[in-house]
Amino acid sequence: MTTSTAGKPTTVEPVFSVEGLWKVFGPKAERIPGDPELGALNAAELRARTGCTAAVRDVSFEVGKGEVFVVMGLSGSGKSTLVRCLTRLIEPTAGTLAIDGEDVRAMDRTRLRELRRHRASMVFQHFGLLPHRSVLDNVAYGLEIQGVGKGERRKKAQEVVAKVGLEGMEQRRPGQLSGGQQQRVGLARALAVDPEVLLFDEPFSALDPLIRRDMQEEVIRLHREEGRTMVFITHDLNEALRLGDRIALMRDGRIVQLGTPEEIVGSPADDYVREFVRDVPREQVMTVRTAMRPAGVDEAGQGPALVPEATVSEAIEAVARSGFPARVMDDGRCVGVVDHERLLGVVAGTQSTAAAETGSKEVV
Ligand SMILES: Nc1ncnc2c1ncn2[C@@H]1O[C@H](COP(=O)(O)OP(=O)(O)OP(=O)(O)O)[C@@H](O)[C@H]1O
Repeated sequence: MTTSTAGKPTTVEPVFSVEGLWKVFGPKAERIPGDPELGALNAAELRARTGCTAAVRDVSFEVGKGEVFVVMGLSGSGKSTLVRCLTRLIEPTAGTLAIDGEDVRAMDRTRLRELRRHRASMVFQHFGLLPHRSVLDNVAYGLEIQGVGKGERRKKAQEVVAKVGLEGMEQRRPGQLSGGQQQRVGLARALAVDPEVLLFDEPFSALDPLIRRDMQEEVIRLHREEGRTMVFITHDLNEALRLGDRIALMRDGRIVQLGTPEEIVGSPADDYVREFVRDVPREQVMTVRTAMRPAGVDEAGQGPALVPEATVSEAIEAVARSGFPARVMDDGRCVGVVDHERLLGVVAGTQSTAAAETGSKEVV
């Protein structure tokens, strides 16, 4: 798979490969994906004509190994249905779906159970904790289901409890914990089985803003330390921008844009996305790699040096401090320059981005 994270094309093995996926709820749902006329109707028309809801419509994407892939959209856009289809907690109506090249739709019950218990663990919004069990036993629960012996699962649970910052609380019951701590238990339980992929279904939306931010930091830290693949559902744009390597923005069951935060904010695919990202402080998301222009002959040797991943906001500070345009340095080479005009253009939203200019944006 080729992505353009931070503008740099990289080739990554896909964990999930999804092609032409549909989930339709309602009577005779199977006829809808194959019928272009019905498939083209909007949600209200489709419901009126057929009594069906197309929660996921002809969606295709890949999740790369080690990637944080965010599925974002307003309530009812199909996020939960899509992510539940990945492990067939909800049965897809049509399309192909593979994990590490293995056909998920062809899996029998045993293989599916294996997939959900070992390979793709889900962290839910409502924690799903067992109220009469201690923190440690809740964390060990997934291992217990796997048939891991008591000594080993306690040892592993203890390790993961420490990893998510709950040391000293092992013997408490979930009811004796705050919302944020309960969510950490949920996270620890998912981590304990050492899955290849963590699936998060709006895990932090019930938490108050400060604790939510704490948990986001926790996810970023865990990802940095372990590089585990994550699929993260949220309806919160700021959360998506903070966490996502790439974001799939959904509307009415379709992915309207799939790209890096910078691509989504810098080159919205249509008016819907543009409206969605309108209030985002662009300078905090856009990097100098996309804002720069070629260096003039006498510019390559002076001015502050920035890495290509530096944000426009950092560049503004550097340029203001030095009074010179900043040089964008990659491997010791000046690859471009950002001056006042370019930087202000990004802030004002009038600066087209490299993503738009080179067409590297990935739109589905
Ligand atoms: N079991 C079901 N039967 C019928 N319709 C369903 C079912 N589950 C979901 N839907 C419909 O499918 C659409 C997508 O729902 P889904 O829960 O996937 O959206 P979402 O983006 O996750 O929303 P939220 O953010 O509110 O959780 C909605 O119109 C919803 O009403």
